[in-house]
Amino acid sequence: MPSERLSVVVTRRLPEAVETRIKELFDVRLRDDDTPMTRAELSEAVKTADILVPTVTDTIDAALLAGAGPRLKLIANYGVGVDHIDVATARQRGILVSNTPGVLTDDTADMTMALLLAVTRRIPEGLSVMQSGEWGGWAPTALLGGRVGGRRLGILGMGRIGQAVAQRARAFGMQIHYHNRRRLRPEVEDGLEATYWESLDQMVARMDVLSVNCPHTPSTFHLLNARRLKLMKPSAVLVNTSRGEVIDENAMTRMLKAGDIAGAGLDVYEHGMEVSPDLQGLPNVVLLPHMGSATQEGRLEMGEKVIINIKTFADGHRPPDQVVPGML
Ligand SMILES: NC(=O)c1ccc[n+]([C@@H]2O[C@H](COP(=O)([O-])OP(=O)(O)OC[C@H]3O[C@@H](n4cnc5c(N)ncnc54)[C@H](O)[C@@H]3O)[C@@H](O)[C@H]2O)c1
Ligand SMILES: O=C(O)[C@H](O)CO
Repeated sequence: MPSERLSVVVTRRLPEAVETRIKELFDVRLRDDDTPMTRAELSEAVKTADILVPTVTDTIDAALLAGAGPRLKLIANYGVGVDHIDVATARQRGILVSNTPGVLTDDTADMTMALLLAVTRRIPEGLSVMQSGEWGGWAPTALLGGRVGGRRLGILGMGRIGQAVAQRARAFGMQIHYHNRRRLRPEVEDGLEATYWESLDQMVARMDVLSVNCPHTPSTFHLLNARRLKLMKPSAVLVNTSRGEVIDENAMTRMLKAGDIAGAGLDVYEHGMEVSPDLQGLPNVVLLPHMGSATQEGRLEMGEKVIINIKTFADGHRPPDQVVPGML
């Protein structure tokens, strides 16, 4: 299929350089305002486009795909997580799905460390003292956090981002532990000096910090449920830069309020933008608005990946970052 004849619909505003390049290459419909498409707009898009470029804020479910037109052949997601896309239904309908792995790994791992440090060293509390103008000067007992070096970090989901977190945390002197669907190859495990836990329960019970880095899939939904969260040490900290749905957010909030977990650093939430006021009000919690991959460089490289996936498909090949059901 020659690329000039392909009609591409992009659901969100993308960085200007990415939009310019897509415009040069394809017959594209870009979004004017920086809001997610409505369901009606998305339905219209899948009816008319050859290729859809959605983001995490679009729900591409079976009902939407049921109304897709015969032309729709590729969903080239701008982002690595694809839990907002029904990949199995897309496949049944002969629609390929691609994503943007790798280019946001370091940025998301950096943000994971930023949250880990912010919670354990009480950075937001220090910031608010300075912003209040009421700092009384250095004091031996003020705002004491915990030392990061020597602590046990448990990584749930030791893929690209999990391993990048492990590399960073080692440089901070942390001890690396992990639970993953599959154990790493011995040379990779040795390189990270990481200890593998076959039992997630046992790992959760022994960690000082638990970092969630697995995708949201049917098998990871509420993987950290109330029962598992209760296994955590009361002094432990939870960090989530993956997807909110992996943790039972209500159970976590109750435990944070009760002091049964020491703190949490969260970039993602179970109900998307709806963050419970209970969570927002807690002093031992640092909340970010889903900005793990939010660097200028990363967002350009994500755009390049989307373009390569579309271009490769347009040239008659499978997109290099094709996602197939079950691979996550
Ligand atoms: N906060 C952000 O802005 C942001 C940015 C990028 C990615 N993400 C999220 O991070 C996730 C991970 O990205 P990645 O590139 O590291 O993916 P990846 O596929 O490289 O790694 C995920 C790892 O989780 C493991 N896993 C899957 N199911 C599991 C299970 N049931 N139990 C244990 N381990 C399991 C996989 O085996 C894999 O090793 C993405 O799916 C996305 O949701 C968030
Ligand atoms: O999965 C990702 O790439 C980020 O969460 C943004 O979509």
